[in-house]
Amino acid sequence: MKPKVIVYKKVDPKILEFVQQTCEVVYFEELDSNTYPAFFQELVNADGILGSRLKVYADLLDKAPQLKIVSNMSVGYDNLDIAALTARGVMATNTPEVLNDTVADTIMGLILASARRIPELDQWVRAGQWKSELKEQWYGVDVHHKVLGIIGMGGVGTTVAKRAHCGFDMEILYHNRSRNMAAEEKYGATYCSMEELLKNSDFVCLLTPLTPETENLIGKREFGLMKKSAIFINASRGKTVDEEELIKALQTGEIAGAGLDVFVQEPINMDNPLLSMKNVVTLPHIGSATYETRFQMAMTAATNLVSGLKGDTPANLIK
Ligand SMILES: NC(=O)C1=CN([C@@H]2O[C@H](COP(=O)(O)OP(=O)(O)OC[C@H]3O[C@@H](n4cnc5c(N)ncnc54)[C@H](OP(=O)(O)O)[C@@H]3O)[C@@H](O)[C@H]2O)C=CC1
Ligand SMILES: O=CC(=O)O
Repeated sequence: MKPKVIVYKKVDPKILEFVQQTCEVVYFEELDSNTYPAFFQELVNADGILGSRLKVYADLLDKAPQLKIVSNMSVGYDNLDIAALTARGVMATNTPEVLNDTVADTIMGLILASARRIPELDQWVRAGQWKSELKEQWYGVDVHHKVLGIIGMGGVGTTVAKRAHCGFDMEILYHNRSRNMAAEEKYGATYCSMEELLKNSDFVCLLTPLTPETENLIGKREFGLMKKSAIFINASRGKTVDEEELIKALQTGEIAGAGLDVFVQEPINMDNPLLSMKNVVTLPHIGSATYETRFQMAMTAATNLVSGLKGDTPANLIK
């Protein structure tokens, strides 16, 4: 008998066909109040699940006694309680590497859009304000030859460093718990303390996973250490930053601007003060959202799922 899996995210039909070769598939394009009851019914005898962002904690695992593998279609896995999964012998996998280039492109987009005020000027042109020669008040700041500080120099961080160093002649500072020799050798990145990075960077880019150690990693003290001209970029997770302190730092001019792909509350509340700030560029958590990369992520997640259910060790097993 084929193992039963639940795919709870919209994926290309080719991904479903691939999984159906070895598994019986129950498919939900998305989970919402309409689909949750059926999802939980199916979960009772599911061997695997594939999707992203569903919180898989002990309470959900109690409802899934047969579960053998949780295949996350994202590189971040802060939605999974790895200790609870391990205690029950359930494998967990993610999708690293395949999204590095696309996410790095998004981050360069945020850096350029914030520094050169692209969304703000786009609105200005559309509003019919372009009536004479551009005045100094609309100038931006350069990106090239500036200092980029990357906190979390892993797969995505290194790919950002490549673009920034090779394409924009930027000087790269980085902070991790351990050294990344490849980034140092290939992109001239300099390892430094968090404090040194914050004091010396023109752009501070946060790219750590969300863990108990990184929750609110950047707060009042850290914004206080940044240059007043610094632009803060966050594409990790909303909760790695104390969002209240970010708002204050932007309101008081402690920092100059921000480019944000992630927020504490997603989708963002419309009364979030960040949405009314002209010096903030916002995106709806679209770091990896291109057709090509989402297909590759889905295929990686499907391959992990099938391989785990066949009794092999999945390529991206989270240890
Ligand atoms: N906005 C989006 O759409 C996307 C968001 N992401 C987010 O970005 C994160 C990073 O992705 P990726 O680069 O692939 O992951 P990696 O695991 O390759 O890199 C994470 C880096 O963070 C560092 N790190 C971890 N903990 C700490 C800490 N406490 N202090 C300082 N550095 C730390 C690690 O180094 P070390 O272990 O040496 O400390 C590592 O270099 C994901 O977990 C996800 O949350 C990723 C893709 C898309
Ligand atoms: O946020 C996206 C991810 O892949 O992690």
